[in-house]
Amino acid sequence: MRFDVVTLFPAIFDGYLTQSLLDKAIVRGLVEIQRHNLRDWAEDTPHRKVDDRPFGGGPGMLLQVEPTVTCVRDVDAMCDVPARKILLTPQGRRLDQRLAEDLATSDRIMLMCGRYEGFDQRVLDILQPEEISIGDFVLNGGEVAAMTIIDAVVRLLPGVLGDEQSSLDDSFSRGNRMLEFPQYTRPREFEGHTVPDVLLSGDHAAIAKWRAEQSRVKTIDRRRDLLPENSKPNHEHPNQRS
Ligand SMILES: N#Cc1c(-c2ccc3ccn(Cc4ccc(CN5CCOCC5)cc4)c3c2)n[nH]c1N
Repeated sequence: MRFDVVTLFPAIFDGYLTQSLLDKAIVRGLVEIQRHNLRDWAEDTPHRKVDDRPFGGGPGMLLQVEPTVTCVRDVDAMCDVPARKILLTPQGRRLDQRLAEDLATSDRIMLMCGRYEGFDQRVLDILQPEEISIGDFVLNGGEVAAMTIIDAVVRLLPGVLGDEQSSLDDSFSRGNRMLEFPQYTRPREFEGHTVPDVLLSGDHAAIAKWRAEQSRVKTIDRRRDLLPENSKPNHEHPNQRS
């Protein structure tokens, strides 16, 4: 899979791209991530200006339509595979595991990271991107959200995680809507805190039963909304593919 990230701050991704799981996936050719600095498409040199004040007044600045649309079209054309265009925005469809799994089926994804107060509306009208939000809080730009999407999607790609099963067992994965049971590793005791005996019993049926009960109790306590009887569909965004 190829990701193309359009951003004013490509350097933000430097440390992220060298983290082990992603770095290994890139080295193994499972993932490719290309960054594109929107300022390289600025008409206004030498200031490389790509933002301006909103018509009608209001706070902050907006990213202008001309450099953005030109950039996205040029980036899309850099590779034969057309990119699935995703625009990060607080107003987007909320990212969840189901959407991450859908994104993981794409061969190429372009992540459009805005800054300031976002993009001129005509960017959305012309390019018709899917609009995605990572949650009901306001970030300072789309880059953290882009990294979140890359992180959630890459771990779902075949061959990325050592044990294929581990992503399948994730909470929220593939319809699994229960929180995870408590996990323990060595030592068996620390400051008087011990490991539940059942986990040391070797009785796999009893362990599975205990884990299922622990998941159920934790889910009831913290996330009743995840229980099958309470689940509601995550309404798709108007620009969201079906
Ligand atoms: N994904 C994602 C995001 C983002 C996100 C994504 C992309 C950009 C580009 C710019 N910004 C900053 C910004 C600040 C203020 C405003 C104004 N509005 C805010 C909401 O109330 C109304 C008024 C807009 C944009 C971004 C934020 N935030 N939260 C998510 N889950």
